[in-house]
Amino acid sequence: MDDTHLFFISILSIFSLIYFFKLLMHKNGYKNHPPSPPSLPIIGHLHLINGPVHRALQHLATKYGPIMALRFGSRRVLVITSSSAVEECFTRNDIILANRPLFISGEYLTYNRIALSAAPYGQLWRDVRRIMTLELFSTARLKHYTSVRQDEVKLFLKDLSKDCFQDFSRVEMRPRIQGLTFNIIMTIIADKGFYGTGVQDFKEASVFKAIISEIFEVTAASNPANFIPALRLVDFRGFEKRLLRLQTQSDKFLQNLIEKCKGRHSGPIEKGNAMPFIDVMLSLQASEPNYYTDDLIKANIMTLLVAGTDTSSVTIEWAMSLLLNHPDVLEKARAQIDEYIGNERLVQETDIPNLPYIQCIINESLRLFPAAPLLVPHESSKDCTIGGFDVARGTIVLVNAWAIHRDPMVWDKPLCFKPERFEEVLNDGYRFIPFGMGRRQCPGSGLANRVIWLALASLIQCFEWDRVSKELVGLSEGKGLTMPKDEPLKAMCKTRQKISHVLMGPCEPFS
Ligand code: HEM
Repeated sequence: MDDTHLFFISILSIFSLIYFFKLLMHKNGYKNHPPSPPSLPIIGHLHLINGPVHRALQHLATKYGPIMALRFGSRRVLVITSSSAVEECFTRNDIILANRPLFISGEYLTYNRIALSAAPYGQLWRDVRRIMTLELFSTARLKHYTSVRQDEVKLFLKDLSKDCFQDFSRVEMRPRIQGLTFNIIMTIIADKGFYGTGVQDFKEASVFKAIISEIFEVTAASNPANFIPALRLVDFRGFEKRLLRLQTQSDKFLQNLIEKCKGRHSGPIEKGNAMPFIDVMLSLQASEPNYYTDDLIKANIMTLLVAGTDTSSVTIEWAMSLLLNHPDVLEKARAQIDEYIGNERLVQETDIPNLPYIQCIINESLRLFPAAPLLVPHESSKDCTIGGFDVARGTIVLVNAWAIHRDPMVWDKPLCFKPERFEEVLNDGYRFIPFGMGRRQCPGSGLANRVIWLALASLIQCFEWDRVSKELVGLSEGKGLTMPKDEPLKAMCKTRQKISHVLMGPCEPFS
């Protein structure tokens, strides 16, 4: 045995001793523990997590109950799999659970936790959340950016139509849908002119898209060093090297974007004037440079791009896949669109209240395939109780939304795709939680719903659809943070002739 081996064995032993000591202290202090499977030394329950995490946790919950304690290496984890426990988490315990755990990827990609999604619950989180809510997600701002969404959707439809104007053609949907959601968010953040017009800018945007995809890949792959700190010393599987490269690359793109926007605007924000998000942040920087630093701006642009693009695009892809497998649902939606709109104009967001079946399809897709199956991890900032069980400070709380959405105790025939279930105006409260609940719930849900609604309604209105073979479209989930489809969606698509004259018209803001 050489010196290096001896060194690592000593380190592991020290960590194990510290861990067991802590566990002993902890067990004495907290009497009413949630049920927990038998665990192994050092790794705890990590060996029980094989395949998609939400599935493994659902399986364990059937045996150990809807409030289950696990240990991932040195970290305590609580898994919630019932709507009543969710309610308790995000009402009575909402503030206590409003923290986020720190993972290694967060150190690199959230500029040390100054991004909204990773920030601890406190003043900085409140300030950034307020700015985002006011400047991006308020009803007034959502309305202001309607034309951005509608123009981008029209470009997307035209581009698709070029490939299937006369006859059915086989089309790859994933890159197109990803491009659509990326363009919408990027335009709202920075103005399209700043990244998408020149060839060079376009290249940079494509490189950045690739970086985001890789970030999803790295953060989705579980890094055991998050739970067994000794593994950090050897950079297990080169995770940190990869994270460092991604950090450097994305920082370069984001800094470049900020530099281009600087000078375009300075001074205080004029009330009622909607500016791209970067300009808002830069004008705040002009008055408080030490608080609204470049890093804070970059961290939050990154958050918006990571949280706001793939989540929406995977949902559109799942919804289209479900519609291809259920042509009766697709026909019903199309008949409603045709009846209400006719053939002389395209659907637009103002039609949302009059075409509620499309929203039912979206809800049903999000129920079966939530883009964040375990929400985003929470962490308790104090000791608390959930369902009568003691939960210690510093426990990671995972809410298995995917399993709750499929719970036969609260959903009738939960595995069936039945958009009609959302037609009855029920209080879906804590059993339908694709956007989370409480203080940390998704601030972008209004924007996401609009983008998904418009894209889906337009695809149904403007094209005939068929599967590429007689077989149903596969619905297994692949690897990735946002639970993408395993197989990227391919479909047979043909422009509907009766709407083609509107589709091919000039690409101007919809009336
Ligand atoms: C289908 C689309 C989307 C889904 C399913 C989704 C889902 C979620 C979920 C489950 C959370 C965590 C809630 C929790 O902690 O309990 C979250 C947080 C967040 N989402 Fe979304 N999201 C979507 C779209 C968007 C969009 C379009 C944006 C912005 C452009 C966005 C921005 C954020 C941000 C910034 C957070 C962090 C909030 C915080 O920690 O305070 N999301 N989202």
